[in-house]
Amino acid sequence: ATGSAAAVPVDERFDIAYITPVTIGTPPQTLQLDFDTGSSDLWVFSSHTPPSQIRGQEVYAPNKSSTAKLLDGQTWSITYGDGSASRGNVYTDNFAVGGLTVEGQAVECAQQVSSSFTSEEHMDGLLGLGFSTLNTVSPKGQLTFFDNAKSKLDSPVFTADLKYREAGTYDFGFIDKAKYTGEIVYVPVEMDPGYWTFTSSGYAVGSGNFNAAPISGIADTGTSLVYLPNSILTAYYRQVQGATNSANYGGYVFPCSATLPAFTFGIGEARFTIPPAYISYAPVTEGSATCFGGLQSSRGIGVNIWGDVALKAAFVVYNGENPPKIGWANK
Ligand SMILES: O=C(CCCl)NNC1=[NH+]CCN1
Repeated sequence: ATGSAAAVPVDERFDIAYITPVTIGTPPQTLQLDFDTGSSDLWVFSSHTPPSQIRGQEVYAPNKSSTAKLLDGQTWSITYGDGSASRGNVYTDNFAVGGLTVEGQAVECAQQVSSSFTSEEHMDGLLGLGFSTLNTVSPKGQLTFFDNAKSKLDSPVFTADLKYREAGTYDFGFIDKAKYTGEIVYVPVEMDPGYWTFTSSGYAVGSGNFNAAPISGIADTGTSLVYLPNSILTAYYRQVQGATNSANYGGYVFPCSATLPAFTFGIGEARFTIPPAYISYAPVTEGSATCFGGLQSSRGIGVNIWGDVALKAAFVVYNGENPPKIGWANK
C-alpha cells in the first residue's frame, strides 16, 4: 500500500506550518493536521474540546463514528518545544491519509489546548511522525500512524517535500523519483529519545568556505525555523547589515531591506542551500520594516532543530527500517 497527500502552508504568507487532509471514522470526518516529525502523538480538536478554545477549527466527534472506541482509562498530555500544549482522552478509529488506511489508530481527543493552538484556525490537530517511544498516552503508549501503517507499506518509508509558500507533499510507502534531482544521500538516525536525529557535516555562509564540523540535530517538520549553535548564528548574521539578536523579539532580527546571504548545510559530501528568501522569514509584527530571521539560536532548547526553513530546501526520506536512516536530495 501507499499514500500521498498535500502539505499546504497553513497561512498564505510565512509557512508557519503545513496542514494535510486526513479522514477519521465512519462515515469519514475530514480534518487538516500538522504532520510533525518532532513529536509522536496524533491529536485532534474534538467534541471534547471546550468551545471557548475552538476558533474555526474542524473537530472530530467520536460519538458520530460507528467505528470509534474509547480507550478507557488512557489519557495524554504534551508540551512542545515552543511551549504550546494540549491534553485529553483517547479513542481508536479508522484513519486514512491520501488513500492509506489504518484501522484502530489511536486518535487523541483534546480536552484542553493552549492559546497558540486556538489561534491557529486552520490547524485541526497534529499527526506525530517521530518514534513511538515519544508518545505521551498513559498508562499505555500508542503507536504513530506510520508505525501502524509500516507493515502494509510497499516500502517502510515516508517522504517530505515541503515548499516555500506553496503546497508540497507527504508520501507514504514509496519514493517518487519525480520529486528530486541527483542522488539521495542517507545518513544514520539516532532514535533515542525519539526524534529523527542525524548529524550534518557542516555549513557555509553565502559564498564562503564550507566549515566541516559535525552538527547533530533533529529533522522536524513541526518546527517553522532552523535552530543552530550560537557560533554558526554569529558567523551568519555578521554578514547582515543591521542584524541584532533582540531580547525584545526573542531572536535575530534585521531590516527587511537587508541583503541576506544564503545558508548551506552539508549531508555527508552533499550540500543543501537555503535561499535568502527563506531566511527573511517574516516581519516581527504586521507591516513592520524589521524582519525575524529563519535561522535562530538553539541555546536553551537543548537540541539543534532543522525545521521547515531547512526542510523545504530538500526532498527528505524518513526510512523506518531497523536501523532507521534519513535521506536528503536536492530538488
Ligand atoms: O516540539 C517540537 C520540537 C521538539 Cl525539540 N517540534 N514539534 C512541534 N510541534 C508543534 C510545535 N513544535
